[in-house]
Amino acid sequence: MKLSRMIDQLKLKRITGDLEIDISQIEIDSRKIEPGGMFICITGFQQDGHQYAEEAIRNGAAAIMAERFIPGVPPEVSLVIVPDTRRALPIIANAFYDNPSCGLRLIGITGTNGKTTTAHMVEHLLNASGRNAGSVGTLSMTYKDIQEEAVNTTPDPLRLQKFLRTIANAGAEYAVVEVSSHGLDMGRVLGCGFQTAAFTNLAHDHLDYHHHMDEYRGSKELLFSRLGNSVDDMQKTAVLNGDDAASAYYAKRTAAQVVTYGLGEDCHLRGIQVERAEQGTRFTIQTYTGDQYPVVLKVPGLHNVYNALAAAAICSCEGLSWDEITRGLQSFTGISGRFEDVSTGQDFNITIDYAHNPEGLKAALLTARECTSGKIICVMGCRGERDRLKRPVMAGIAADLADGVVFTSDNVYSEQIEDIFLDMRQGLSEQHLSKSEFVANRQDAILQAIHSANAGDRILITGRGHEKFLYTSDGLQQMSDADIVQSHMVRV
Ligand SMILES: CC(=O)N[C@H]1[C@@H](OP(=O)(O)OP(=O)(O)OC[C@H]2O[C@@H](n3ccc(=O)[nH]c3=O)[C@H](O)[C@@H]2O)O[C@H](CO)[C@@H](O)[C@@H]1O[C@H](C)C(=O)N[C@@H](C)C(=O)N[C@H](CCC(=O)O)C(=O)O
Ligand SMILES: Nc1ncnc2c1ncn2[C@@H]1O[C@H](COP(=O)(O)OP(=O)(O)OP(=O)(O)O)[C@@H](O)[C@H]1O
Repeated sequence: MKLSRMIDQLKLKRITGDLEIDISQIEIDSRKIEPGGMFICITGFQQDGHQYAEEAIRNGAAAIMAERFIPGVPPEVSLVIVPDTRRALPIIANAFYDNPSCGLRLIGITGTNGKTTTAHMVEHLLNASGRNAGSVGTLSMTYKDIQEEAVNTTPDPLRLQKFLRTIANAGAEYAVVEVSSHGLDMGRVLGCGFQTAAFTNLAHDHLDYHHHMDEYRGSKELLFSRLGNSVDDMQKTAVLNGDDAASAYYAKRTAAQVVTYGLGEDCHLRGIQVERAEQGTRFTIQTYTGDQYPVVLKVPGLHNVYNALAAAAICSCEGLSWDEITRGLQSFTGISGRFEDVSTGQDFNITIDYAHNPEGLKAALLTARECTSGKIICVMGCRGERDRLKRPVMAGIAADLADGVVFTSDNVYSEQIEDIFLDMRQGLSEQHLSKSEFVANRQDAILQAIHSANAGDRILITGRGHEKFLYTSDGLQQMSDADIVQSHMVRV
């Protein structure tokens, strides 16, 4: 594509060099630049991409986009200077991949918890009813047999727009995209035209990045404030959790039509008669006209009733019939690492769960209590280099709701586990400490919990869910919680 066409939509720019050169690739990593590509220098959180312009040129870059003049750029390499390359990136990516959102219906899901589960429920409902849907999120980017590894929950605009183009060309009609607050704040989805945007909940997390809950709430607002701003956008819908206080805030800030879901009486789509079923949860969806649709959900926990209601509301807005919605919900069997049973046939259960913030941990422990006749032994840790404030809160929740807790390491990154333990101890009373143990090595912690289990008990291993790597202070180690269990337990 001609450079001139790619940068056409950028308002503020200064250019030196030829505007009519063909650009064969856009890239933000100098190591991946191929001859004829354009390297975009990002001022990162760890490094300044501008220092890699020289390497990109050595690798054959035909153009450089930067935030400031870069000395030594040869005349045959075009230099485009913009005020903020991170903000320019989605516009460029959208142009380069020929506006993939135009050929797809995009559904965006944000919230502290439940994005992945809800997104996969929606994808499942759409595919089960014969629509062609792909998804983008924490687990991967997937459409039929196309699968790409996820680096972030919401990928950078290059990966995102490229994937959307690939699946649009492969016949996808829908893409269900998990939209993280980081993604919104960094403009990763600026090139996406969402038809429907949904909100699950707002709870304590990511205060290392957002500093304050108001700021965190404000970043998610961007998904809704950009919906329905023109006459053409009247069909757009904001699907909001009516039982979460933040929804009123988002409802005020969107021009799209608002549909609420939840258990509360005022919700447009209500979950009523919620009760535990043998394998999951039985409940009835009541629409605003009073129609009722019973559902038996195979995934347990009240939080999953909320996720199912969100998915039902989204799919109803997308035109699925109630028959398609209830059948799809009933055939949904869950996703990797979310309250996943990894038991090996012993007389106690072992479950892994991705809960890594206070609300998620509470949801996982309450669900465990619902499904367990014996004691609950929770294995948990808190991540290094992330929101320190949640450490004592999570430790307190674990010790309040479980019968025993083995505190251990999660991804500690460059921190020392003893420092993380110190933070967690702040949330523990004497009574809590009497049922707690601290075992730094995660594998030892899991095995210790297993050895302490009796018939009917459940070991709930939280924090890492589907993740296959553990980031220790010594580097990356291949280790999944499920593998630890499977490799040490004899299947009976
Ligand atoms: C803090 C943060 O979000 N950082 C994200 C950001 O990295 P960055 O731009 O700061 O990158 P950097 O490492 O400083 O490098 C700057 C630039 O130099 C370039 N570079 C670097 C080295 C080199 O040799 N050559 C080169 O060109 C890099 O490619 C980059 O363009 O942009 C990268 C590309 O888009 C992201 O992968 C990266 O996410 C990191 C891995 C991350 O951990 N992010 C978390 C906080 C995050 O975004 N999480 C949310 C979900 C949270 C949740 O809901 O649980 C998510 O959406 O994933
Ligand atoms: N609606 C919900 N409300 C509260 N907790 C939830 C909800 N849905 C899921 N959880 C809890 O959060 C954990 C993570 O769920 P899920 O992966 O669906 O959320 P997420 O928002 O995608 O998380 P992340 O952004 O961190 O990847 C689950 O394992 C469960 O313990």
